[in-house]
Amino acid sequence: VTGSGVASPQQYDVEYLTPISVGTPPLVLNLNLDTGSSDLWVFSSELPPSEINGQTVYDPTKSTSAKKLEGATWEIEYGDGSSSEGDVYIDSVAIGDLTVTAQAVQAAKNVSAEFTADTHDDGLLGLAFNTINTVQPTRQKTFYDNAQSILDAPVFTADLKDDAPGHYNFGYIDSSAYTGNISYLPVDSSQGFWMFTSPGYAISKGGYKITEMKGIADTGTTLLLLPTSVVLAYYKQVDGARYEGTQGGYIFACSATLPDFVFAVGNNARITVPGKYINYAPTDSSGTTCFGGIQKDIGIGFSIFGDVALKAAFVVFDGPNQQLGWAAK
Ligand SMILES: O=C(CN1CCCCC1)Nc1ccc2c(c1)OCO2
Repeated sequence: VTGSGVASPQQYDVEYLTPISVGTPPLVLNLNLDTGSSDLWVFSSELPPSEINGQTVYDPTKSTSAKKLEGATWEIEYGDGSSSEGDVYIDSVAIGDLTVTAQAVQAAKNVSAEFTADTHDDGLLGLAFNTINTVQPTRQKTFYDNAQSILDAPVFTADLKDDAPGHYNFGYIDSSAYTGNISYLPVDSSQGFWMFTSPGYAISKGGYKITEMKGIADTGTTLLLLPTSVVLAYYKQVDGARYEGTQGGYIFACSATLPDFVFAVGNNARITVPGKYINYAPTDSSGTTCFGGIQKDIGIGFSIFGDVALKAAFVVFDGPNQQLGWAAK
């Protein structure tokens, strides 16, 4: 079996939403497929109305296939400080033609203001490793893990695009979606993430710099968060760029020319992030000053290859073989 879902960018490619069907009759929810977490949670009828602002809600009492997982609860806090919590139902979940009949669907009873404000996002579908699922007393499996036994191939791929719809595919590799070869790297899943090490980088005009960047492939994070030394080297090449504490990062004139950022995948493959992707968004309505798509990874403990980097590549996530494949496109 295989499945495919469209990944539609929200404004400024801040996140990508994919239609997923949940329950019987199928309710279509637009979820943020997040390779940086492992909970599948949805806005639900159990939320206080004040925390719902346009989202579609899952009502388990209206799904004939929903079964409450008695005694199970969950609570998650993300790196950006947002959070949600609730209880758990087992129900059917489908992405395209791929259906998992007994998927843990975590129904939200509370969500933080960031989620209430994100009116088009009906929840998250985690695609990291089961070890960081937050359901207690018994952690639950991800959609990808549950699908393993029926997938044609034990992989899923992310093909995110700049201001255009892309795809998440499950169970196959679409050879028309990338150019050249796919270079595979070993994954360190010990922290539950799709963690890999890039041996070096180059900045447009500059030469190749050997410096290990240990990071995670995280579709749920918007920006490319890198070691301070790399970020300093990058913005040294952007006239007028500066760190602005009140904005929480590097800013520059929206008219600035931004160099490409190239990161190594293994010793002889390269992914080029076009400078255009690193002019992330204006900091105010005047559109004079813009916020950088590359920022520091300070305090996280590793780098985060978020959407700014991922949309420059075709990425293969292979759990059983603990590897990540990267190709240009
Ligand atoms: O929190 C996230 C991604 N998260 C995915 C689920 C929705 C809410 C945003 N990324 C993130 C991860 C680490 C961070 C960070 C942001 O800011 C500083 O450190």
